[in-house]
Amino acid sequence: MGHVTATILDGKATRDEIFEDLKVRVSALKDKGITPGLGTVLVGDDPGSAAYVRGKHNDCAKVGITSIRRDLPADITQEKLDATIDELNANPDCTGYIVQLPVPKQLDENAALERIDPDKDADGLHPVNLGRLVLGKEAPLPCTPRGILHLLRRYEVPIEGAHVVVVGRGVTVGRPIGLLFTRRSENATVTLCHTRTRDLGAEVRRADIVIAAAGVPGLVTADMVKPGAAVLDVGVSRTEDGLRGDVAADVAEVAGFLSPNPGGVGPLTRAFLLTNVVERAERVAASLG
Ligand SMILES: NC(=O)C1=CN([C@@H]2O[C@H](COP(=O)(O)OP(=O)(O)OC[C@H]3O[C@@H](n4cnc5c(N)ncnc54)[C@H](OP(=O)(O)O)[C@@H]3O)[C@@H](O)[C@H]2O)C=CC1
Ligand SMILES: Nc1nc(=O)c2c([nH]1)NC[C@@H]1CN(c3ccc(C(=O)N[C@@H](CCC(=O)O)C(=O)O)cc3)C=[N+]21
Ligand SMILES: [Mg+2]
Repeated sequence: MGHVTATILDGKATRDEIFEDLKVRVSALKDKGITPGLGTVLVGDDPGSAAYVRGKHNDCAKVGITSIRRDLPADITQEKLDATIDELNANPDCTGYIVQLPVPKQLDENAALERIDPDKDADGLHPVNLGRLVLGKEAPLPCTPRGILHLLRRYEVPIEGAHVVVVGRGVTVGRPIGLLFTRRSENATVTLCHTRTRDLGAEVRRADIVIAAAGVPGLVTADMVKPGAAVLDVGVSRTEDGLRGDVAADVAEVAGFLSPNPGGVGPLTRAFLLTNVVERAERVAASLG
């Protein structure tokens, strides 16, 4: 590989800073008699999904959040999944929770997401919370988009007035990051690209900030990147050579800032999942006076 010019946006170091802050806040909540709890619902035995869920519970242990695991067999019925969601909605130990995606084909993913109590939606992906984001009302924010914004601010990458090109319009990353970047608090100009985009290279070349969230290994190549641009590699693919991001290695020779994969946005996705849980616990504590 050639000469790396990009400043690396270090997701692990930034995650550690967030965890230090969360530890203090969790300990203050415990002093008031409130212990935040994160629930996970994992359906089936996909090794990748199981590893993500394990990672989330390891993170909980680091900051003092209680872990609540609901692991269900792959062949479960919708009724059983619904019953698990209802139980977590009612469970006072569970401050917030997620249903790990994807779920097996016989299950209705959107029906499951809609059944989550919007106040307990740690992913920020419930339709009510996405609606609140559109309307500019306070709500739990989607974790990966929040992680992306935090990383850019942490390294002082200019956002106001910047042209952001997002590759992907998926519900977890591309669509909500467009909503965040165009808020009056961010003021970026956003282009969302997808499989029907006529000339992806031409779009990406105009970008000051590139968010690669398609899940296609090496999709964003050095020739598509404006020298000095910030490039964030978010997409993940499982290939024969292991996990691969969406950004080709030689982009590090052209970009001004690079969020690598692994070691970039992934750890922050998990940090903001815990942040959403702590924020809800703080709201509950405030309402108790
Ligand atoms: N690192 C992290 O923390 C996280 C990473 N991820 C990863 O981010 C990626 C995006 O996830 P999600 O938001 O759920 O999106 P989806 O996986 O649901 O959708 C992928 C999007 O990428 C677009 N796309 C696919 N191929 C191309 C291509 N060749 N050119 C242009 N666009 C393309 C699709 O276009 P179309 O709509 O036309 O099909 C679609 O909009 C996934 O790889 C996921 O695993 C997700 C969450 C967290
Ligand atoms: N309801 C739901 N919410 C999600 O947020 C969600 C989901 N389902 N399904 C799958 C995707 C993918 N995703 C990742 C989270 C962390 C890393 C991560 O931490 N990655 C590390 C490497 C792995 C590790 O260190 O364990 C890194 O990038 O450095 C990656 C990917 C969340 N997703
Ligand atoms: Mg998806």
